[in-house]
Amino acid sequence: MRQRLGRHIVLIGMMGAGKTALGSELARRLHVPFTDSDVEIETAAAMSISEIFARDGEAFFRDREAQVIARILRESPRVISTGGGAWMQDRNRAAIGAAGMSVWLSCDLDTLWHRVRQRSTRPLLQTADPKGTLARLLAERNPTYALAELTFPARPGDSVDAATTRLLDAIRTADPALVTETP
Ligand SMILES: Nc1ncnc2c1ncn2[C@@H]1O[C@H](COP(=O)(O)OP(=O)(O)OP(=O)(O)O)[C@@H](O)[C@H]1O
Ligand SMILES: O=C(O)C1=C[C@@H](O)[C@@H](O)[C@H](O)C1
Ligand SMILES: [Mg+2]
Repeated sequence: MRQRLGRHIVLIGMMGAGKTALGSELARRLHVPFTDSDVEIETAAAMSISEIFARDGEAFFRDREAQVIARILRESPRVISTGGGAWMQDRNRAAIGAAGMSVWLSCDLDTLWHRVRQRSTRPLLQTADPKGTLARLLAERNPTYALAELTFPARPGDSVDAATTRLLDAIRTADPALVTETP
């Protein structure tokens, strides 16, 4: 059975919350395309996110990010994973709200830290105290993430598979018309 989405499903949340991991699995199950805004920015620039931050700065990255998200939202309905800071911009929240369901993957600090501590691909965490930086960003951003249409709290011990099953249930419950089945 093919599935059709009435609007995009847009995953938001901190680095390590699982936007890429759950988003790609969700799209696979729904047989719809999956697009990751971080990947799209890197492809368009032919540079990694770290290189873009180092060469052109964060403000430049945020402009590219808004342009890329606006472009993805014009594509057919799909699962979209956004960068961790994307939802902080008013223009992105407005564009996402007009074209999709925003879903906040809410996650506690220790779980996030466990997942991102080995990564060197996230320039905002290249500080003397990366866990402290992550904690500060989380505290600053949580009230804005909470504006999402749907909040999906992480459950400790969940596998990606189990979390995706719960996520799909939560989306269907929040908006029963979002996913329809076509023969
Ligand atoms: N229950 C779970 N939910 C989400 N991710 C999980 C879970 N269990 C394990 N993981 C792992 O945690 C990591 C989550 O990282 P992921 O890259 O998906 O986060 P992200 O939100 O896309 O971060 P970023 O903003 O840095 O791109 C993945 O390696 C994933 O396999
Ligand atoms: O949380 C953030 O601000 C970021 C998260 C990543 O997904 C990337 O978009 C980039 O490293 C910035
Ligand atoms: Mg990601």
